Amino acid sequence: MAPKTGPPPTDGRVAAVDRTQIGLDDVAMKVTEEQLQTLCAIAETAGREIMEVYAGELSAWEKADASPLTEADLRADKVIRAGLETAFPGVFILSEESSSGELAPTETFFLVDPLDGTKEFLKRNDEFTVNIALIHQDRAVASVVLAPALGECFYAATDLGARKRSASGTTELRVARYDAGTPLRIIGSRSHGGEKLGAWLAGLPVEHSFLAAGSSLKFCRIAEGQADLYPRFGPTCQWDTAAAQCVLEVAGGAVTDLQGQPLRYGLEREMLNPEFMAFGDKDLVSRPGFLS
Ligand SMILES: Nc1ncnc2c1ncn2[C@@H]1O[C@H](COP(=O)(O)O)[C@@H](OP(=O)(O)O)[C@H]1O
Ligand SMILES: [Mg+2]
Repeated sequence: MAPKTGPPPTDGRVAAVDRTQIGLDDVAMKVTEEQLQTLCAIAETAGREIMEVYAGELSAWEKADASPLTEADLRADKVIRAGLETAFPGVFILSEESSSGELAPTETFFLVDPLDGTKEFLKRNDEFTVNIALIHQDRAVASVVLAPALGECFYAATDLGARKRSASGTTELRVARYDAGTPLRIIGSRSHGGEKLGAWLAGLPVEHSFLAAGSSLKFCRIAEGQADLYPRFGPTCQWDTAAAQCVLEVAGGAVTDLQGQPLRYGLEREMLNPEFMAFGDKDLVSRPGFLS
């Protein structure tokens, strides 16, 4: 991979919007099936941009926090912003790569990670995702997580259910119940494990297996019953988790901080999430030995 030279062409920021013009309440908390499919279509447009870049020689800039930024992140960000602005005019958008203006508390907004798992993208292991979440009153109420290289699209809305679409069709997502007679299937970061995860796994009171996966796909694997638990001790930001949390919650799971409180979202909040656990079987939340 060749490093990019010079600064990124833009950080994507646009002029602050006139907040009195934002018709936030015009977007109902309950999205329609059509609106949900629109979110999927916007993610798929971004997926096509990403796959065009993926097909060529890959290179990256280094961001201020030392994380990589590629042409694909920026191209995906641009088409997602354009798509959301057309379909949901006036709704504030906060993306990893851009924002609609100054951050101030607002009831309803979009949280976007145009390319989650940029490191996986650069390693060409296909485990990267496009993430779009609609936040209303601190919670992700509708979302899409698209893995363009895998051809898998996970989407959900609180009143519509959680589904996965792939070449083999569309299925309803449902988490698995943890069966104490079998090893607990843990899923964790491929690139951001850390010593704390190793120590926590060593102290886990039950037999377990460990599977590494990149990006927000980890939540989606739990949502489809292929894993039970995702412990995250390394840093993540609000846009990394919101869309996948919605998919997992609607599929019957939970995402909590280490005190057992659900992760919440807001422009007035810290962008860095607390450490968290994503559970398939919600009974595990109160089981001794999982949360500290
Ligand atoms: N030091 C740090 N600060 C904030 N977020 C970090 C971080 N290190 C990793 N992350 C987040 O972890 C994500 C990758 O997680 P994983 O290793 O589970 O795939 C990254 O997503 P991006 O690829 O979108 O930047 C990034 O947002
Ligand atoms: Mg990310």
